[in-house]
Amino acid sequence: MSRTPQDSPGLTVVHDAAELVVGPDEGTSVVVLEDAAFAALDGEVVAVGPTDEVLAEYPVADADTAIDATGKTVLPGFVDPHTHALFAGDRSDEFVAKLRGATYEEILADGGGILRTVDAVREASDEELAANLTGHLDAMLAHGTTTVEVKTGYGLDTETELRMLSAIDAAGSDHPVDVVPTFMGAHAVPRGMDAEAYTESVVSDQLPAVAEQGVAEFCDVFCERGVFTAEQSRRILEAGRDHGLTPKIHADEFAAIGGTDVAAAVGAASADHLLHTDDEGRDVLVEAGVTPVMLPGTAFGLGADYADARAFLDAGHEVALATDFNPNCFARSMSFVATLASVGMRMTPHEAIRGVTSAAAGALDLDDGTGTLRAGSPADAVVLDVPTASHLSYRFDTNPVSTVLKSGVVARE
Ligand SMILES: N=CN[C@@H](CCC(=O)O)C(=O)O
Ligand SMILES: [Zn+2]
Repeated sequence: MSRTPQDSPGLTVVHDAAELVVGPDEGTSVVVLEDAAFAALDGEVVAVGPTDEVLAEYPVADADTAIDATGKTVLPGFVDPHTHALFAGDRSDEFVAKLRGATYEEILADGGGILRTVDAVREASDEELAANLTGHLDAMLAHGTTTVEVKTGYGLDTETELRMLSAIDAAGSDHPVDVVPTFMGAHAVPRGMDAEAYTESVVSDQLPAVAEQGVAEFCDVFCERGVFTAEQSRRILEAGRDHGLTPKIHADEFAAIGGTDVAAAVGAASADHLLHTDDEGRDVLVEAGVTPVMLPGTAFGLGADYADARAFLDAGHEVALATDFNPNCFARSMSFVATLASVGMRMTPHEAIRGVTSAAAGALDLDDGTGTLRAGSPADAVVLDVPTASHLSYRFDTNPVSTVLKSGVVARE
């Protein structure tokens, strides 16, 4: 039975799972139970363990929602901590141009890429923007995502950045997926301005207006060769922090220009991409407690070398994973990200599961148990029609998700 999120979910029981992932272990992997169940009351997990023990306390007969997961695998709902999922227009022609040899940086420097999407977003109505995002949230939910971060950054002026935040708020408040909004006015330098003047306008004009609107939780910057320098990135993130926004940063995607030092200096929640991060950059992030977020879909789409996830994992540090869904990386499925993380970055399936659940929640500073299925966690869960958790990475043909629970309610089946 499916209820709307507004209803009181009562007792939810998911039982007889062949495997159930509880949450992180003491290393970089996850704790997996066999023949397991969990029970939730009003959207909060109250018991996890062997099916017979959970059902002795919370019988199926008493449940408002009961799911028989025999032969299936249950995971915490996926958390996607890095997306640019609110956009308009179509850049599939750039995909073809890249196949013919054009690079991402050349396309952006020529006024394409992000700047073309900015044109399309400025022309779109508020309703169109919110509807576009709703469609993408539907697709993400169908693939098991129950919490997603969405960035602005296709407005590049105060009015459109605020419109983007309103659209994120409108789509998110009307959808089962939890949406975490990030202000990213410093996503590119708009045509006709230089980076220094634009940095000043982000700090002096956009950020105060964003803070007054009160929707954004994080502030992000594209710290990159030809976009924003480390110094400009730091100024923007510090100003954002002064306005109550937690810093995040796009670092080392095409070149290492000091983004990891900035991340550490401003106390960023995460540093994302990290395709060109060396040992020193890695140590800087780890010592500062910045969560590394890797986006293997971006490397896959660009035909670039993958980030060095193993360097973090082998040193005992976890790695978060995200889709980076945007017009340059049309990927909404976290299970495909898990496959790319395993094949491209040699992450074990269990490390990848941690990457798309609890580690990803860490990249969003979520400390309420999101990304785990333990007593006290939100009852956000994915039932996969596969016999073991490792199949999340192993399979890359059809969507393995059979049911998605959000706060104990069936949100998708
Ligand atoms: N690299 C910067 N931003 C996005 C791409 C956005 C776009 O190309 O529209 C990213 O994280 O990959
Ligand atoms: Zn990004």
